[in-house]
Amino acid sequence: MAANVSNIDVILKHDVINVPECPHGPTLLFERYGKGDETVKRFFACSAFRDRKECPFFQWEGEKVSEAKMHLREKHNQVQQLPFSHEECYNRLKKLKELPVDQLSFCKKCGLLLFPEETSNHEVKGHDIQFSVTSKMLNHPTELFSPLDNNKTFAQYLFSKSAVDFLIKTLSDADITHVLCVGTPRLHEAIQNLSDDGTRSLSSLLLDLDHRYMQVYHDVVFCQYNMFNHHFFGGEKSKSVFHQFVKEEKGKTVAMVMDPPFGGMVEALAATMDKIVHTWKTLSNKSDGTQLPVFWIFPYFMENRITQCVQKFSMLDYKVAYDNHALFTGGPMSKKKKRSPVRIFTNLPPDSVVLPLDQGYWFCQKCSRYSAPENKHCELCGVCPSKDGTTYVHCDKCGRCVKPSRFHCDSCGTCQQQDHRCGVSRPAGCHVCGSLEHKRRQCPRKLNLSSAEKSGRSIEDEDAPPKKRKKKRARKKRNQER
Ligand SMILES: C[S@@+](CC[C@H](N)C(=O)[O-])C[C@H]1O[C@@H](n2cnc3c(N)ncnc32)[C@H](O)[C@@H]1O
Ligand SMILES: [Zn+2]
Ligand SMILES: [Zn+2]
Ligand SMILES: [Zn+2]
Ligand SMILES: [Zn+2]
Ligand SMILES: [Zn+2]
Ligand SMILES: [Zn+2]
Repeated sequence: MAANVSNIDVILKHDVINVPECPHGPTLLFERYGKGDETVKRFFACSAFRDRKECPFFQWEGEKVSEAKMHLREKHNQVQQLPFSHEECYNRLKKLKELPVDQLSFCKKCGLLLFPEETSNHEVKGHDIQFSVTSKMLNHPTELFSPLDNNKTFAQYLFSKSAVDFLIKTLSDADITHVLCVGTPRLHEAIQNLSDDGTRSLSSLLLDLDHRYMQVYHDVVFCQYNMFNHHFFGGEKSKSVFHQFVKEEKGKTVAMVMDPPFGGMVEALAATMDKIVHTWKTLSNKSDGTQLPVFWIFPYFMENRITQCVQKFSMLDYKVAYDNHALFTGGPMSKKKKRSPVRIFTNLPPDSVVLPLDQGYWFCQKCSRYSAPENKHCELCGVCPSKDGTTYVHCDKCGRCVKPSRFHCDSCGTCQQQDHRCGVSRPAGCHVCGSLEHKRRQCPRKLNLSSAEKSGRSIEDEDAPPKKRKKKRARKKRNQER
């Protein structure tokens, strides 16, 4: 079930009591509707894994499940877990660290650190083994573990060093002492390694779906976690680690940095963020309207979707660069490398986040925020208008700034792409009633069908880069699925 299938909605508020669980925690309720008609079918599916091959869980709402099927499910759930508990992992690590360096190895295929006597078992199966794992490697697990970047669910794209440095500087400038790293293992790793020189002023807790981290991090600095349903795989013990971490006391200030997979459901992520904020507020007795500083890392073309879900968030111009993404860099464009489309959305006042001046970012007095070098302030619009890293130009007829690739088409009456077909480039209207005024989600007829709150599952947005030809679209989709 792909996240950009536009005829599927996720329903976050419903009155189903017994929500079934898959190996990744409580499933989500989805609604599939047919084009042009009102037939809707509701079903439960995995919140984390969009590929049915990886989590085949599927259950119609109201479906009776046979005992045999339940049994198969339980078996499947067990196979998915690491063969060791978090505690066992940690005990293994202690013993592994006592071994001479050349004795410690790591199976890249299984994602397991191995004792010498365990290695041959993996070798005979032809698994790729890293021998002689040093303590430096253990302190840099995002380098040791092969990034699961060809996996749609994990979409492990790791920050470049400059992005990590920028985040750490920003957090320190904001006087943060505790960083909740949600799906940001490289940031967590950098913070953990700060402690070595004794000048550490930052602590961090990593919440991530990837269980390989249980082998290198103790259960007070890592919880296996699903950010689409706020599920802690380690149960109550793990939850209390999280509670302890977010509870503010004198001299302690918490912030959250989240870098979810691209194709993820914004509404589910926003609901998770609300739960985290609520926990922080309640445990820290915050009743004065202070906000938990949040940095949500996502592509610029999701701006409308994010700001619809979370008020008071603004998008910074900073381009977040990744090490292992073939296309996205933070620097200048080349034929192969594109500027990163990934930005930071935050509830901190934009003028308080200083973007690197040595990379050409500058402070716009009029907008009272830092802008990218190519983002020129438009006096007519009264803003620095660029979103996508190009210099926008003002169209007098439209009365607004547009991407430089657009031209004003008099038949359409708006600025369009060069190869557009007049009159057909507007996105399709509502699937339920056909109106161009609203999308299916806001359709008054649909809202009458059920009182449950529905949210869209489509990942596309108006500001998304243009889709031209089919081939190009398929290529872009592959590159953007992180
Ligand atoms: C785009 S990567 C971000 C990594 C980050 N840029 C870094 O370098 O630290 C997405 C991260 O989220 C994790 N992840 C994927 N699905 C998740 C889920 N459902 N819940 C929690 N973490 C998840 C992945 O394992 C990965 O670490
Ligand atoms: Zn699942
Ligand atoms: Zn193996
Ligand atoms: Zn400006
Ligand atoms: Zn303008
Ligand atoms: Zn125009
Ligand atoms: Zn036209």
